[in-house]
Amino acid sequence: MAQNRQKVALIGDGAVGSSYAFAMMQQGLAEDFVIVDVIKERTEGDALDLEDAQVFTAPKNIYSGDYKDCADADLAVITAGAPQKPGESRLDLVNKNLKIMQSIIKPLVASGFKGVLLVAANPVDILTYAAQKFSGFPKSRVFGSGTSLDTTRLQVALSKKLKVSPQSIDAYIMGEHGDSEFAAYSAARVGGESFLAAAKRAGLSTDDLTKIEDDVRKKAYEIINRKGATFYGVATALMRISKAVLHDENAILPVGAPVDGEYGLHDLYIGSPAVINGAGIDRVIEVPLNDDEKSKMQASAKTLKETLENGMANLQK
Ligand SMILES: NC(=O)C1=CN([C@@H]2O[C@H](COP(=O)(O)OP(=O)(O)OC[C@H]3O[C@@H](n4cnc5c(N)ncnc54)[C@H](O)[C@@H]3O)[C@@H](O)[C@H]2O)C=CC1
Ligand SMILES: CC(=O)C(=O)O
Repeated sequence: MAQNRQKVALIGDGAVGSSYAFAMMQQGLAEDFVIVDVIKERTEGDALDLEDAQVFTAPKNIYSGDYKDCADADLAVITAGAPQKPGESRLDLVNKNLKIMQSIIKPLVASGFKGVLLVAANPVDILTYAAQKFSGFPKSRVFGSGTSLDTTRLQVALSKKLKVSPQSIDAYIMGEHGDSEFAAYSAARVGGESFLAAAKRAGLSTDDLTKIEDDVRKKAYEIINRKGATFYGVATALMRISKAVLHDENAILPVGAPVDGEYGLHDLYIGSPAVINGAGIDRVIEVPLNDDEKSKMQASAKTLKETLENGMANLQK
């Protein structure tokens, strides 16, 4: 096999996983792509279906496999886990998805996997922390999708108001990927200008900005209430993060990052921009927050710590 082939292992071939595989296919990313799931027929069917797409994108060896096939993967992406039902929060999934994560990490580590581990299953900040602890991998090699999807939701919402493209808006949703997340408006910028100045000129009031932040926070619920699940948004965010790893980009992206002193927080994964390259997280970027945003970050971290402690304790029972 030719050198410099890149391999991705996808663990969890449900709505999010299969959409991610399709997004990776569309971008021609990773020459080898193995799909693992407890439902073998699903991975076999998806591999057969997805290989038909390569004629119009790029040749790819896409197949249904097992944990032993993860050994030589550059990147493993975990999307296995129960999704929210209408009315459930992400944090409600913690007990069942921690068990699933434990059952995945053991054979993944046993395979000899040495790549970067990206977690998307919810509650993603808790499951990313657990994946790192269960695996014993360095924190730099394990991170989560964090607030990547929420940040795209904010960029999309603001782009409609400011009439500039979403990628031209440099603004982050930070904290928990969940109900305690917040928009770091004070540090946001548009075309080099302070976002708050641009927003004021566009006629957006403080109440308007609070409503946008709230709508972003609730968007997953709106989608789940209508179609039962969300998957295209996160799949595309995962593709973008994967590209930064596979192309060793040193890209600054919002992810679920391991904090070690940043924001005064320790021993936690939480949504923040970080520098992403082929080795995983190179460093966390500490966004300069105002006092109100600082307290939202602390509140979000408190929620995550409490859920984490309870979840880990329940796992021992
Ligand atoms: N981080 C984010 O921004 C987002 C995260 N999610 C989360 O992603 C996860 C997956 O969501 P969906 O794909 O919609 O769910 P789904 O139910 O469609 O798929 C889950 C898949 O995981 C598999 N699975 C379960 N246990 C497994 C195990 N032990 N080993 C291997 N595979 C296993 C199932 O067979 C199924 O194929 C959920 O936790 C959901 O909340 C969903 C959307 C956004
Ligand atoms: C389900 C989920 O986490 C989201 O769409 O944000």
